[in-house]
Amino acid sequence: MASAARFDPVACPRLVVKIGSSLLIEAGAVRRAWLASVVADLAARRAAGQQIVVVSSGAIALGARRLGLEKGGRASLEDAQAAAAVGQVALSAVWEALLSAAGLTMAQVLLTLGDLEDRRRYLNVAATIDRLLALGAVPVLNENDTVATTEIRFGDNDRLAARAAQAAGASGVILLSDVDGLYTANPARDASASLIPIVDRITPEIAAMADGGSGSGLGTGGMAAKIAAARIAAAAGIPLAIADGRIANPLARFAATGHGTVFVAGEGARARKAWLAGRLTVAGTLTIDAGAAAALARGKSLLAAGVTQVAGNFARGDVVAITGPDGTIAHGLAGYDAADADAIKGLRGDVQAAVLGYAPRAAIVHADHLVLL
Ligand SMILES: Nc1ncnc2c1ncn2[C@@H]1O[C@H](COP(=O)(O)OP(=O)(O)O)[C@@H](O)[C@H]1O
Ligand SMILES: N[C@@H](CCC(=O)OP(=O)(O)O)C(=O)O
Repeated sequence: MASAARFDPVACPRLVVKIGSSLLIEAGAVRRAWLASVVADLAARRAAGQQIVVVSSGAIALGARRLGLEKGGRASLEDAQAAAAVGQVALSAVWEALLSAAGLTMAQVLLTLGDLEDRRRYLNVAATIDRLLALGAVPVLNENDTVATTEIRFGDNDRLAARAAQAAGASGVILLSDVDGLYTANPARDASASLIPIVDRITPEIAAMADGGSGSGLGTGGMAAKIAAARIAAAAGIPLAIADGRIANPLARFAATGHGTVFVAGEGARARKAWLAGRLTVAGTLTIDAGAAAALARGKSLLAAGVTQVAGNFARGDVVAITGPDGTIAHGLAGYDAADADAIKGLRGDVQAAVLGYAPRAAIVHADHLVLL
């Protein structure tokens, strides 16, 4: 099959596998027999020398049942946080039992958005995952929902999986889902929708195919979150697949048939640029004129002369969004803090020193620290 040829989950040395709540949980309990079949797949991949990172949802749904919370624990943020605290223990216990029965050592890694957005913490997470894999453990990741607050949470594990894949230096991501791939429209509502095996580029038409939230009501992000994850992965040069998780041994099946949707990777961006492109939060925004936008498109640095507006309270080195007349076109590391950037906006280099009181830097965002989105 074409998709298998483009993304071979068997050949990929380091793979991230994400499992959604709707697959894992049924009537408030883990679908243990099914999960055992996934673990058998993971053990087979490990025996063949592949390193695996798991991203497992399910804490909120599991905890909600134990606490007797309505709406699967998603009625309020407080409920979700309490449910996650209770459910994560149960979730880990099941993973630990099944992985150890298969001769594998489980490592629990709970992450917040901030852990992957701050470069120093991101590098720390990367080093920890790397070490765990080198030691032969299977990292099982989830969002640390109990402490993550609305503004600083992923909310869906699809994007967490894509960001974690970057941090882990993975060469592929498989999102196991309650659907076998991306369809031209939500197949739950439109019987004539057809599966798209390969997505070369996430165009606005592709993005518009995702409809509504989670199909099952247990999950969070629905198809839109998976497309957002594919976008992050592609920018990092990592192919991402959505594959059918409703069947037993879903990884072995996907490896054998390639049935699903594969989002092929963009050109391999360098690690720093990939990290920049994948940032979900920024500390501020530089609005630029059409001339500067054209220069950026040609790979040039952003000069203060092209900046028309500075928003946010960022420090030098923070990630800022760069917005042209047609919307946000780039992310970059600010060469100045917000106050100095604001002071020199619109000014040519030769007059900046008088305003700043020190010799100006070559650019407000240097091309090496800038990535076009
Ligand atoms: N274009 C589409 N193609 C496939 N599924 C779609 C599409 N648009 C919306 N969906 C819905 O997204 C659901 C998958 O998201 P979700 O239930 O959150 O999965 P998971 O729990 O595996 O993360 C599908 O069951 C389907 O109802
Ligand atoms: N972190 C949450 C899951 C969030 C999530 O993405 O759920 P899903 O859409 O089912 O993959 C939990 O453990 O319940």
